[in-house]
Amino acid sequence: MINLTGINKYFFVNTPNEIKALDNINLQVNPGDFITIIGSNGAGKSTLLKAVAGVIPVDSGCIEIDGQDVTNLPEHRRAGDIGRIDQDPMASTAAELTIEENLAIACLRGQRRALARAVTRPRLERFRQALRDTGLGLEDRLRVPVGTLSGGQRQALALVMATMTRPRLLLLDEHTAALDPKAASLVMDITERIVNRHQLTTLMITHNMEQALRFGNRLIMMHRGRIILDIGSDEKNRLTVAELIAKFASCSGTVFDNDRALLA
Ligand SMILES: Nc1ncnc2c1ncn2[C@@H]1O[C@H](COP(=O)(O)OP(=O)(O)OP(=O)(O)O)[C@@H](O)[C@H]1O
Repeated sequence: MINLTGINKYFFVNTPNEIKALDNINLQVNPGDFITIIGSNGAGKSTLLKAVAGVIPVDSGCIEIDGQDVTNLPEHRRAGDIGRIDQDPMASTAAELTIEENLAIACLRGQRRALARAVTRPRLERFRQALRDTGLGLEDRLRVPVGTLSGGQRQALALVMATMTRPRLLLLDEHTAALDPKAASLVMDITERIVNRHQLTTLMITHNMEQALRFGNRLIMMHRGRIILDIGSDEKNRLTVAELIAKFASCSGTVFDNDRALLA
C-alpha cells in the first residue's frame, strides 16, 4: 500500500513566482490499484509522480511504501521499489546498447553489481519470456541496438524493463504521448496486459480522457495542486468523456483547460 499524507511542494519559494505545485495531497493507493490521473495544465500531475519517485523532494508531508517511510530517501534508494516511464522513448532506454543489455541494466535496478555479469543464461530466458508478453517479436532480437527500434517498440521495451523486477509501484507519466495513435494504442494494450498479469500497483498520467476512463480501476483528477475527484471502477465505467469534462467544471469551478487533452 502507498500512502501519501499532507504532501506540499512549492517551487520558486519566496519569490514573486512562487507556485504551490502540490497542495495538501492525501492519497491512499491500495495494492493492485491501477489509477489513471488527469488534470488541467500545470495541475501538479508530473510533480506528484516525481515526488513519489524521489526525483524531487517534498516540502512537507509523508510518503510511505508498504509501511516504510521513504519521504527522505533519495531516488536511487527507492528505485528497487519503483518502475518509472516518461513520455520520451529516447530517455527510457539506452539507444547504443542492445535489447539484452538494456534489460540487464533493468535487472540491476536498486542493486550494486557490474553489467558485465548481468547478461547470464538464465536471465536471457527471463528476458525472452518477458519480451514475449509484448507480442512484438522482440524476444528474437535481443542483440539488436535499441536505437534501431521504433518509438512504440522502445516504450514497450521500457515497460518490460520497468516491470522486470516486479516493482511495488509503476509510475507512467504520459508514456504514450509522444507516439502516433496506432503505436500509442498498442503500447496501452501492452501496458494493460503487463499490469494485469503481474497485478502491478500503477499510477498513470494521461492527457487522453478516453484512456483515463477505459484503463485502470480508479481515476483521479487534479487541479492547482489538489486532487479534486477520486472515483472507482463503477462510476468510471459509466462516465463519458463529455461527462468527465463536466465533472471537472463542477469540482474545480472552472472550465477544463488541458489543451492536449482537449485536442486528443
Ligand atoms: N522543476 C520545476 N521548477 C519550477 N516549477 C516547476 C517545476 N516543475 C513543475 N513546476 C511548476 O509546477 C506546476 C505543476 O507542474 P506539473 O508539471 O506537475 O504539472 P502537470 O499537471 O504535469 O502539467 P501538464 O499537464 O501541463 O504537463 C506548474 O506550474 C509548473 O510550471
